[in-house]
Amino acid sequence: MYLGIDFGTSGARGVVIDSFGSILAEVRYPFEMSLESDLIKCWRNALFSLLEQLSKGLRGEITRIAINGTSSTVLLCDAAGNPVDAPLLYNDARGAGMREQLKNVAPPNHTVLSATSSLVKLLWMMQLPSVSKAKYFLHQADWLGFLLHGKLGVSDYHNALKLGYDVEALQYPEWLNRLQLSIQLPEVVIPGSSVGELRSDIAGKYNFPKNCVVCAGTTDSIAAFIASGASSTGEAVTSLGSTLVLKLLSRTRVDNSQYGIYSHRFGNLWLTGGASNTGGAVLKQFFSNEELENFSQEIDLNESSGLDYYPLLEAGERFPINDPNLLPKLEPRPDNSVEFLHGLLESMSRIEAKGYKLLQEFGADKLQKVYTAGGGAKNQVWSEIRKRYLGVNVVSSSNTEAAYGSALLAMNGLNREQCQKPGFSKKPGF
Ligand SMILES: Nc1ncnc2c1ncn2[C@@H]1O[C@H](COP(=O)(O)OP(=O)(O)O)[C@@H](O)[C@H]1O
Ligand SMILES: O=C(CO)[C@H](O)[C@H](O)COP(=O)(O)O
Repeated sequence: MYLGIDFGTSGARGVVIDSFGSILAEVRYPFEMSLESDLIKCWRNALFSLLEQLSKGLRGEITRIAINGTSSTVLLCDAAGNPVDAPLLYNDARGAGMREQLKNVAPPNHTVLSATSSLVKLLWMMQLPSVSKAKYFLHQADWLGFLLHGKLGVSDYHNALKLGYDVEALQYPEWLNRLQLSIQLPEVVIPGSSVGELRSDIAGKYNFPKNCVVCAGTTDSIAAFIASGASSTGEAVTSLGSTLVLKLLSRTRVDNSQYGIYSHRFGNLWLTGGASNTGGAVLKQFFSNEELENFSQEIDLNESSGLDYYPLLEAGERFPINDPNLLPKLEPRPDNSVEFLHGLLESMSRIEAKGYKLLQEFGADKLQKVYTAGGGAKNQVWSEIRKRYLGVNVVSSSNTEAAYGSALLAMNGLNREQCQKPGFSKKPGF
């Protein structure tokens, strides 16, 4: 059996599957933390709570584990793996000012030149007093994996993309080496490949098999893509979680940091896309999940809301407008909650459609179909609105949970029909 663990924005989730991909258990740990300083404690508690929530018998059958985190959520650790400061989350733009110095060394429009890239975050963190105690720079999924396998400094080429790792040459580029960073960058391996056995003390305490393997992870939106069942070029997955993340499977790589566009290597295909700061977290600011469910049902789909918002929690957008100073636009706000929600869903749908349009204009394969993942996937009214703006079919994913995708990654690695060009012969790990 295989355990997939998803660390999203609003919580962590675990899914156990058998070798047929059938779900045997699902566990959750909602994040209630209030302060950023609680992040590390929250993540550690969440990870071991998910393990504890699984039955002892089921834990005894799990042979491989994979973890996805939120992309470009990063932290500095000391030689023992203890974080030396608070992590920076995926949409933290405090490193934006480091782009000027990077422009002199990184290729034009490289994804590291985005205001929220892992590399600008690292350069910003190198200025902190705590850096003197730091030895490793890790992504969230790397550090969570370390808690289980005990190996520090190992990442995957999905999480390492925004650090500047060259996912075609499968090495750090020369221009990055020239930065002469005094911190150890993680060794980068194939997502889903074996990193090491589960620590013996953890295997003993939780009754996991002694040879249970912890794999290299991925990011939450790629795990959601794997979960969706999308497999042909032109098929896409929109993650409607706290944020709005687009992934369009393409034969062509597309990168342009001016618009927040980047491509993840997916076997020998590319997941072209971008991540917007709009999404469910903005909806959550105004509506409970129950209100979202009930008010959505009252939306009259025969009428447009006539409202044009740019829904953001605070200033700053990553894609399809890459501007750390872009202000939210949430006025005029109607007194009627259903009308307000209608305007928000239409506006987010326009942003999604603009994102896919940009990807295709820059050379990605023509959009054929959109699967949906995340908390918003259950909203059929939103799907109907999105379909009108996207102009293609919007279908439900075979599974909308990123944790299911990570479980599939643990089971199959990336050697799946999803990530091979038609006629491509299967090669071990790529
Ligand atoms: N019926 C709904 N319609 C639209 N959005 C919803 C609905 N129910 C929940 N959501 C949104 O889903 C989001 C959580 O989705 P999830 O995939 O768990 O996010 P994440 O993984 O980013 O934490 C919340 O921000 C919430 O607003
Ligand atoms: O916004 C996010 C939070 O859920 C995503 O984690 C992230 O930005 C998506 O990045 P990637 O395309 O590298 O998976």
